[in-house]
Amino acid sequence: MGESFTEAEREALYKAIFSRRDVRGQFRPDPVPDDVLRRILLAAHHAPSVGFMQPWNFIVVTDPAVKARIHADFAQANEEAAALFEGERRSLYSRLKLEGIRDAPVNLCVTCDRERSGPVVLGRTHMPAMDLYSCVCAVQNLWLAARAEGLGVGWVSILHEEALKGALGIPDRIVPIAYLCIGSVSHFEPVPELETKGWRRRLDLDDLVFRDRWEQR
Ligand SMILES: Cc1cc2c(cc1C)N(C[C@H](O)[C@H](O)[C@H](O)COP(=O)(O)O)c1[nH]c(=O)[nH]c(=O)c1N2
Repeated sequence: MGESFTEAEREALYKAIFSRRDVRGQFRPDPVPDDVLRRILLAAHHAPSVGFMQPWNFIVVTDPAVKARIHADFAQANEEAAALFEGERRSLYSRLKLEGIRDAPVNLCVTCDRERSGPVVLGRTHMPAMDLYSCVCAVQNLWLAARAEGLGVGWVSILHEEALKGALGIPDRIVPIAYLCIGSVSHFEPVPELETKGWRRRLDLDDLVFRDRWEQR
């Protein structure tokens, strides 16, 4: 592989980053080809990980019965979540579509095995959450690779962790990191849906960057 990117390659990378969306409502039913699924999983598997721990597993879910069970838990968790908002905010929340569990042909649970490489992990001793963050890096790699493959991905975290573990037979010591809905889509929205629907806007980058010290600009 060449060491530097051509201009076109660089542009392609930024295109994937800026046009990636969280997809909940635009899934098409056609199956994800095995070779494409394999490529995006391979992209996830090439994520950085603390101490090269590679603490992830990937549970590919296509069984409608399993999806239905997880969707039922979503419905319950989503009601609980809606109740935490008041008035206009609650009715806006209730109108948002926040999952594509049954619509997406593939669901994927990314998990973290915190004991994968023994009790002492290079780089994790003083910051123990680093293995969890490594799995999130894998999710992001997959999300960008999926975008380049023309596949939409939606992250669903409105779930009870124990219910998810029960539905997928995940052992106690394994932590579910992400539950993702994956499939081809009718289109990608140009901006996040939470922005279009008036929930929240993108912050100004300049307000978030400090120099040398917290809040110093
Ligand atoms: C860890 C985590 C967890 C969730 C999300 C994201 C992440 C990173 N997002 C998607 C989130 O709403 C979305 O990323 C932002 O609104 C920004 O939109 P784009 O991803 O740029 O389209 C998300 N979306 C949703 O509809 N239901 C959900 O449960 C979640 N959960």
